[in-house]
Formats: sequence, C-alpha cells, structure tokens
Amino acid sequence: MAWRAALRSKAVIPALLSCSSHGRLCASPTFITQRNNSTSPKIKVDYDQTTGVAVMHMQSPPVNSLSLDFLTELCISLEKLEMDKGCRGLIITSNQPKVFSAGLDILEMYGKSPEHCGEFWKVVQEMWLKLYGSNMVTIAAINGSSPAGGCLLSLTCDYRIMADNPLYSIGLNETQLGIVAPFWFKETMVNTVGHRNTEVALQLGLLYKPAEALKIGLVDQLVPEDQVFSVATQTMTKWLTIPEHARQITKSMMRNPTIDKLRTNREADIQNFVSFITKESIQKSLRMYMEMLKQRKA
Ligand SMILES: CCCCCCCCCC/C=C\CC(=O)SCCNC(=O)CCNC(=O)[C@H](O)C(C)(C)COP(=O)(O)OP(=O)(O)OC[C@H]1O[C@@H](n2cnc3c(N)ncnc32)[C@H](O)[C@@H]1OP(=O)(O)O
Repeated sequence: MAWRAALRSKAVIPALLSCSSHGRLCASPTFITQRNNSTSPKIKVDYDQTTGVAVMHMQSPPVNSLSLDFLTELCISLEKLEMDKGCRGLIITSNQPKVFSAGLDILEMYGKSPEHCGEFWKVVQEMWLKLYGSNMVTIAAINGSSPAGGCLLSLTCDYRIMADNPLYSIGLNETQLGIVAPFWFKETMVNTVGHRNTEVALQLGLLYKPAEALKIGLVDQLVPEDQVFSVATQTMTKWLTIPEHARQITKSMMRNPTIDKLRTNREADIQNFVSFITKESIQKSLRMYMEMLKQRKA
C-alpha cells in the first residue's frame, strides 16, 4: 500500500544506512517460518463520534506480535485519531483469543539486516512516543497475555483493566530472551510501579499472573474476562468527565521528562539497539528463545 511504503521510507535513518560498523548482515534463519505479509488490516478502529471514543481492536493472528507493518498501521491510526479533535478517548484491546499482544515480533529482529532493524526500532519508538504522549484518555482492555512489548503497549495507556484469568500473564520479560529493556521501557515501568518493583521485575524478566500484577500496580483493575470491555467503556466515561485541559496538562507533566529523554536521544537509541540486536550472541539467544517457544507447543 502506498501509505505504508511512504511511512516506512520516512522511518529509514540515513545515518544508520551509512554506518559501516553496522554493515554486516545477521545470519539467515533456517528453521523459523517467515509468515506471509497479509494485506488485511492488522488493526480495526471503531470510532463512535457521539461519545468521542475510539476502540482499537488488534487483529493480527496468531498473537498480535508487533511487526513493522503492525506498528506502522498502529501509528497511522493513532495519528488520525489524535488529529480529530472530537476523539477524546481510546480503548485498546485484542480480537485474538487469549493474547493481548505477544510483544515485539521477534522475526523483525532475527536474521535481519542492520538497516531493517533500525527501521523497525524507529517505528517501535514512534508507537511509544505517540501513545505515551497522547492527549486522549487511553485505556488498555487486556483480554489475554501481554509479555514484553505487549506489556509496554499497555503501560503507555492511562489505565489498565485485565481479565482475571490465571492462565494469562503480563510483564517485561526481556532478560529471559537474553535482551535488555531499553531505558524508556524501564522508565515507563518505574513511572507505573516504582523503582524497586521495576528493578526486580526487569532483572528477573518476571511475567506476573493477573493477581500479582494488580498487587504491584502493573494493572489497575481485574475483572471477569467477559467484562473487560464493558468495564473499560464505563471507566472511559468517568475519565472523560474530568476537565480536558487540566487532565492533559497533568498527564504531560507526569510523562514529559521521560518522553523528552527519548525525543532528544532517538538516533543514539536506534544505534544502540542495532548494534546490540545484531550481535551474534544476541541473535543466538533469540534463536534459542524461538526454538523454546516451538518446543513448548509441540
Ligand atoms: C544496552 C541496552 C541496549 C538496548 C537494546 C534493546 C534490546 C531490545 C529490546 C526489545 C524489547 C522488547 C522485546 C520484545 O517484545 S520481544 C518479544 C517477547 N515476547 C515474548 O516473550 C512472548 C513469546 N510468546 C509467548 O509467550 C506465547 O506465544 C504467548 C503470547 C503467551 C501466546 O501463547 P500461545 O500458546 O497462544 O501461542 P504460541 O503457540 O506460543 O505462539 C503462536 C505462534 O506465534 C509465534 N510467536 C509468539 N510470540 C511471538 C513473537 N513475540 N514474535 C514472533 N512470533 C511469535 C510462536 O512462535 C508461534 O509460531 P508458530 O505457529 O509455531 O510458527
């Protein structure tokens, strides 16, 4: 699609393209199935103009992994909603059974060129900047598991409602994959659950069951699975009664220090990511993790 190509071409970092230390290609995956790039929308947006509330349904089978295409679509949808002054609230939820989002698509980081990894990371940053800094009230209706980037996605929202199902888990489990949550993932978590909880959670790569997640404040409310969406809608109605301008300024005051840090360090953050993720040892960890996922299934 033309808009997708346009957004992607904007996302390429010229500095990265010319960086010779990143000039190597990662080893090609031999055992990992590359999924076909489906052209069907990965996100469905329902916008009710009478309430001013939009609902974003993530619908990228099997597990709503955050691929380059997915994130590009997400950013475009967000941009459109943000520009519509009538749109005051956004609920994010999943149309996939049992999974909110499996986090970043590992296949975008495994066996890919440094240029691709840079392009991918730029759109991950973009998603975070847009959502964490959104003027809208944002609510995550977490109706399934939400590891790593999926947890980050929900942490960018103003309020998290999770299905009370012990089969589900949520957390920043990056260290379990042999990778490191970057500073802005870490700070988003600190801003939500505090320094000590974050330190333990991140070092151990903890995935929390809903009850534990509620205890440390990683989610705000647990509800029966079939009520996640209705409670999110009721909560949105309450949040929208607060005077808009005052709420927005307060949100910016709380979040801008972290947002500004990434905004002023975007290039360096991309370079860090690319040089880290393309290391042979890190590629090996990602491969082993994907193998483990497949074995668990078998
Ligand atoms: C010095 C500092 C420098 C800073 C450098 C920065 C470093 C990078 C930071 C990166 C930050 C974030 C990373 C991530 O988000 S990585 C993703 C982590 N995600 C996970 O660990 C979740 C893995 N998935 C699961 O646990 C399960 O799939 C699930 C979500 C609980 C669902 O379980 P299920 O039983 O319903 O489904 P399952 O059979 O496991 O999966 C179905 C198929 O989907 C594939 N798959 C699952 N998750 C991913 C994924 N994240 N990316 C790509 N593919 C995924 C899985 O392999 C199955 O595939 P197939 O059907 O067998 O082909």
